[in-house]
Amino acid sequence: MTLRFGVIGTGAIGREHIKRISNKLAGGKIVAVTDVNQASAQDAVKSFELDAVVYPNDLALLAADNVDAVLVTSWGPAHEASVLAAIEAGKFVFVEKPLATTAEGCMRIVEAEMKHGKRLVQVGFMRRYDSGYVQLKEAIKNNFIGEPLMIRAAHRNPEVGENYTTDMAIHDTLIHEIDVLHWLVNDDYQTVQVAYPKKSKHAHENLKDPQIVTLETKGGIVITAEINVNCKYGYDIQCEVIGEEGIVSLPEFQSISFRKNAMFGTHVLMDWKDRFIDAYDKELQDFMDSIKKTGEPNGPTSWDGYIAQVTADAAIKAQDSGEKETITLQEKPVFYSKPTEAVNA
Ligand SMILES: NC(=O)c1ccc[n+]([C@@H]2O[C@H](COP(=O)([O-])OP(=O)(O)OC[C@H]3O[C@@H](n4cnc5c(N)ncnc54)[C@H](O)[C@@H]3O)[C@@H](O)[C@H]2O)c1
Ligand SMILES: O[C@H]1[C@H](O)[C@@H](O)[C@H](O)[C@@H](O)[C@H]1O
Repeated sequence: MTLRFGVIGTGAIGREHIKRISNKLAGGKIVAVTDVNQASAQDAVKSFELDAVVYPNDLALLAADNVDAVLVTSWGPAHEASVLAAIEAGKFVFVEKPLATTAEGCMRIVEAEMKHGKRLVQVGFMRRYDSGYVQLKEAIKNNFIGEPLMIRAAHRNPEVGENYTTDMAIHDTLIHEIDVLHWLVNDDYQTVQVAYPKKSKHAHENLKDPQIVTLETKGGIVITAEINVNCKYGYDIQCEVIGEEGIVSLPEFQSISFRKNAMFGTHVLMDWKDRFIDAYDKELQDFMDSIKKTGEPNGPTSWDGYIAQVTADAAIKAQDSGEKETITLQEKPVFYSKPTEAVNA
């Protein structure tokens, strides 16, 4: 069975996913596309030689009988409406982060999905599929470093545009660490605080960059995460888990080493698209495979999207207050507690 996809949003990541579903992965086909910029949707069909219909909007696309699943790859503020409409239409949804831009919006999706009665939604938290993070999780689970005590993480982008605002450091960038780090140590967040080191001369006038976010978990683990989105030298993701018996670190992206001009070195990637390319492939392959096998997606859930958004909201509050803010989650519904496979365990 081929899963027939409609794509809502044919920008950067929408196109990446169209390419991988059409040319690389097994079991999916793009049959419909839409974008508020219709020229972009038409261009995507032409560029990737898709046998797909261009629809005027998400609702028209969702009404098409031959669409089994949608990729929601539009701008964050548009996600909630498309995801709710897809659930209403009983279609599977792969939605890029954020699930919705508010915790209330995420909860509306959670409630709609529970009302539907089975899982339809997977959130694009692809780091859970990255082999480096999977190895870290295995090591922690197998007690290789004893009890984890601290995590040091860094999320560095080479540069950002003028439209990137201080709060985006949390809800657009740190959101990946917010999701993957509590998953890594199987713990819940309790508090968050944000500090601002000396500002980088590369940050535009209204942007506070870099930032240091400190998260504490209920189990007492202290996480410090650096967000540094004008670091210039590359796209660099770091994670070190310090345990009672040792330390485990995220492997560097594999690249040749070189000896040249009196230097010994290796390359650093410049683009997020390359850094997690295998994880993007795996998350979408898993989405298709698990729907075929079990009738439901298997990866990060709407509840994971809700946890990330509540945490991001508290962190944004902490950006303004300078105080330690509390992270308060509602109780996890049984619907999202049933055991799934490794990625979600
Ligand atoms: N998982 C990741 O690592 C990752 C990486 C990049 C982007 N993202 C997320 O993916 C989403 C898209 O990011 P991008 O970089 O591709 O942005 P983009 O601006 O390149 O593309 C977004 C596209 O959506 C279209 N759009 C906006 N509102 C729409 C609507 N209501 N209906 C249909 N189309 C609409 C825009 O016209 C644009 O073509 C964002 O939520 C972003 O946070 C995730
Ligand atoms: O800061 C960027 C992250 O490093 C990427 O992984 C994407 O999520 C992108 O949307 C963010 O702007």
